[in-house]
Amino acid sequence: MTPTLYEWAGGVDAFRRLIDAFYDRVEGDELISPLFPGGVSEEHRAHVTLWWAEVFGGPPEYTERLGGYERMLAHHLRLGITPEQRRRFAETMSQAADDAELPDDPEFRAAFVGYVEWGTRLAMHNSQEGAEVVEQAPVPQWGWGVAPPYQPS
Ligand code: HEM
Repeated sequence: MTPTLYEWAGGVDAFRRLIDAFYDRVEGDELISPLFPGGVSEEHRAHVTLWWAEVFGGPPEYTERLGGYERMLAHHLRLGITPEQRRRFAETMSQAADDAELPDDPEFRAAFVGYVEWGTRLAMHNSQEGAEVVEQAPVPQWGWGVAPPYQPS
């Protein structure tokens, strides 16, 4: 059976490494750090790890313990994310995936950056003053798309 992206990445520990590597970079980034005055807290890192793990096929803890999509949405409203900040966020995620030594096969990385492009564009849209937003939705479930890993039978 095809593994989930969560399993392929290495489970929750791999996502925690990713998120730590990402926010360590964010804290030193002149474009994005102003959105996190005082740095990125342990709580924020832990919550965002659970979001990413759930999206990629891990346990639905962000939904069950933290409030799901509606909570994530509330955190982005009125942040006023600029296109430059969005692009930097997406580039930094790719760098963090290398830092955290996530699998670097083309199939995994294509699915990964696909989610990053999609998610950051939605976050930017939702963060604008007066934006029309989808107020309720499930946490998205991301998959391999058109290129699951080749597994000889
Ligand atoms: C794939 C795209 C993204 C995902 C999956 C994501 C995920 C999340 C989640 C789950 C939270 C809430 C954490 C909690 O429950 O405590 C959050 C908060 C936040 N996000 Fe994002 N985010 C994305 C894109 C962005 C972008 C592009 C920016 C800005 C450049 C951004 C800036 C923030 C900030 C500043 C907060 C904290 C706001 C606060 O403390 O009230 N996010 N994000």
